[in-house]
Amino acid sequence: MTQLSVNINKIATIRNARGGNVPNVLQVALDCEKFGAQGITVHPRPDERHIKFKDVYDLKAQINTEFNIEGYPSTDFIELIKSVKPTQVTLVPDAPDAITSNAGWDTKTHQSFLSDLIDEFRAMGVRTSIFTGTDPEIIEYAAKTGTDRIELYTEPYATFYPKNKEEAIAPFVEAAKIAKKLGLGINAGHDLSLENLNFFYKNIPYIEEVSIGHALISDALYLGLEKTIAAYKNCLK
Ligand SMILES: CC(=O)[C@@H](O)[C@H](O)COP(=O)(O)O
Ligand SMILES: NCC(=O)COP(=O)(O)O
Repeated sequence: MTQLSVNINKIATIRNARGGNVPNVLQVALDCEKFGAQGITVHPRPDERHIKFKDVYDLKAQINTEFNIEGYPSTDFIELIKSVKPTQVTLVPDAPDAITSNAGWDTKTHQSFLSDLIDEFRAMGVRTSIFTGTDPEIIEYAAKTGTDRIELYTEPYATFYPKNKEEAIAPFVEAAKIAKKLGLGINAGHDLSLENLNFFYKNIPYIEEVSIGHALISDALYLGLEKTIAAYKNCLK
């Protein structure tokens, strides 16, 4: 069964626009859980433009589902993970000034850096995931780091989907087959939406988790959070 983890970065973006506590990020996370989300994802960035490090501690203390923290493994990020010990850490190779995540790791070049981190996080009981593209060699090198999972970076799929969904999904199906053969768990995320999610799921039904934020929170403006979460979960069948 593919789990839905709701990325609540965008809720924090709205809150930060006024400097107060509206909307309340923690309450939204709890409501996402109440409405059926099987996990909460955050991606604290160095400038704290959306999720703040304090949010991460507050969330850890209150949420009951899977807590997935994504980010570039800077010294501050590594310390945060060690102290919070979420269910899962997803390592993303973002430059500090990246507008959003825009590529997976070059796992061949960064194999030893990643392996050391993976060892450290796994030793403290935190599940690990590495954000990757679909290149088979990159996935083979991801497996060599000892990571539990990879997260497939789905922006290229989402962008190409409206033009040709069969061609858009093909490299992801291949990548997932390779990852599965290598014993890796597979997550996916970035720009997944009500439009493209079901086709992704139907082609890779053994995907373990999707993390979705931007489109889901945008849909919630029209449908409300409860109906939106139900609609996304309905795409995972
Ligand atoms: C890792 C990833 O795919 C990102 O989509 C992410 O976590 C979203 O980050 P922003 O909300 O900062 O764009
Ligand atoms: N890992 C992807 C994620 O958490 C959310 O990405 P997006 O849906 O905001 O593009």
